[in-house]
Amino acid sequence: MSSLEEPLGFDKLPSMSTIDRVQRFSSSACRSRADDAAMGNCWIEGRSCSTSNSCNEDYEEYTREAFPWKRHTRDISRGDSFNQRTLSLGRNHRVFGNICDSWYLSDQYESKCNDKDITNKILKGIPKFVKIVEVGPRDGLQNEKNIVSASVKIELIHRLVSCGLSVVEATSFVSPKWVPQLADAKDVMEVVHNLEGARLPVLTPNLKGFEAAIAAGAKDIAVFASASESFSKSNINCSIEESLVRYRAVTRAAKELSIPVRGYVSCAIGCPVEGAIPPSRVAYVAKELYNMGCFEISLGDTIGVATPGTVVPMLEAVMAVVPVEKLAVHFHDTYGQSLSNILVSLQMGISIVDSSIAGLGGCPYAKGASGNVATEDVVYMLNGLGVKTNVDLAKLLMAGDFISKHLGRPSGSKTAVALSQVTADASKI
Ligand SMILES: CC(C)(COP(=O)([O-])OP(=O)([O-])OC[C@H]1O[C@@H](n2cnc3c(N)ncnc32)[C@H](O)[C@@H]1OP(=O)([O-])[O-])[C@@H](O)C(=O)NCCC(=O)NCCSC(=O)C[C@@](C)(O)CC(=O)[O-]
Repeated sequence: MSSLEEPLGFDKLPSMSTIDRVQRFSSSACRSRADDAAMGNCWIEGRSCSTSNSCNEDYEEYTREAFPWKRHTRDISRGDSFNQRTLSLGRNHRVFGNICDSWYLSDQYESKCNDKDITNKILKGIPKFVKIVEVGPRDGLQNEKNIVSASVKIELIHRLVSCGLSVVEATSFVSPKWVPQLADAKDVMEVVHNLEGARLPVLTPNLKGFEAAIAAGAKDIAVFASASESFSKSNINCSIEESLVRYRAVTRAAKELSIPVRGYVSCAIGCPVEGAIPPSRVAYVAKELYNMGCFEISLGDTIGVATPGTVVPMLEAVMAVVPVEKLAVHFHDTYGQSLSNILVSLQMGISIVDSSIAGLGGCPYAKGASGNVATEDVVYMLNGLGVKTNVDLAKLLMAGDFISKHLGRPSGSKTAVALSQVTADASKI
């Protein structure tokens, strides 16, 4: 049994005016790094201060602005419609450094863009190629009310691979009692494991899951730790430290079989129970995963509360201990901030982005968290920036259409909705 009776939720989120700031941010909240992650001084989200009083005030002020969503309680016991039009829009037709070619810029703005200094300043640091890690079949479908059949999942994986996505996270080998939506992991993996053209990692929470994944043909796995103690307990029923012990065993076993292991850090920005998560704690967990052999670390804003203002200090802290080229960002779009968060991450040198077809997703243990950022929207933005992805947007739209129709609801991708509207309007002419 989980140590939490209920999934973590937004349902009782207080407004900031009701937050008991003294309780939340006095003495214990302004923790030393040693308390947080065995790492000195009174710590404040990427800043330091020397006196506990000023620390409390600063922290209170900072978090009031940056984390208006945080919870103050610590009581955790309670068809083909996308044809010509989308095909032409699917091309990566802009060149990096030449954003002024963009078709939607008016003359008025073009003249300003002639100032190469401004363009370079804004786009400096953005990588020329971004690897997209598609997480729809796993993160996207793990929270669906109606269980999706294995055959639909298999079809979706095939379609996603055919879009040019080089990594498609296929499923999870977790307890079916905890995540019944993915109880068919073995059936799915046995069919797709030899699919060419993409890596198909699967989530494994322990050795049992690892062994089952390998038996089903998995050649890539992922482990998922949390930067929030409360979330770790509700999600995988153990403390952060206990999870790291488990994952060391998994990475050792994987190394013996030359299986690459990706590491996730969930709640990298916030947790619905604990509120803001200190970047130092995210950095600690990321470094532990990296040190045990994870080739890539994905930083998950599990409940979608990040803004560029909180992403920057978190990335700064993690980039100080793990090389930037080994880091991925994983945003949920609860507050509509994902694309801006991705853009600022790219500006900081991140070149791996997780996303989910049609914006599917949500975590069963983070009630109220919305879907991941939609892959279509990420590709559309990257195309606009002239960043290569090798992903075919038109095919992506069809894959999104396939799964959205199957689920019986509109796509969560704004790009998909906009482009289908364009086609529909055009057909009336
Ligand atoms: C970790 C456990 C298994 C611990 O679950 P537990 O109940 O503490 O485990 P246990 O060791 O006491 O075992 C209980 C039962 O589960 C079985 N079991 C044990 N392990 C497995 C396994 N691997 N596969 C299948 N079955 C398993 C085990 O055999 C036993 O079966 P029983 O004897 O009762 O019949 C459980 O809590 C679990 O499966 N949790 C997974 C939850 C999950 O998948 N959450 C969503 C992940 S999303 C996420 O973390 C965020 C991320 C990555 O997307 C990034 C982001 O969005 O930010």
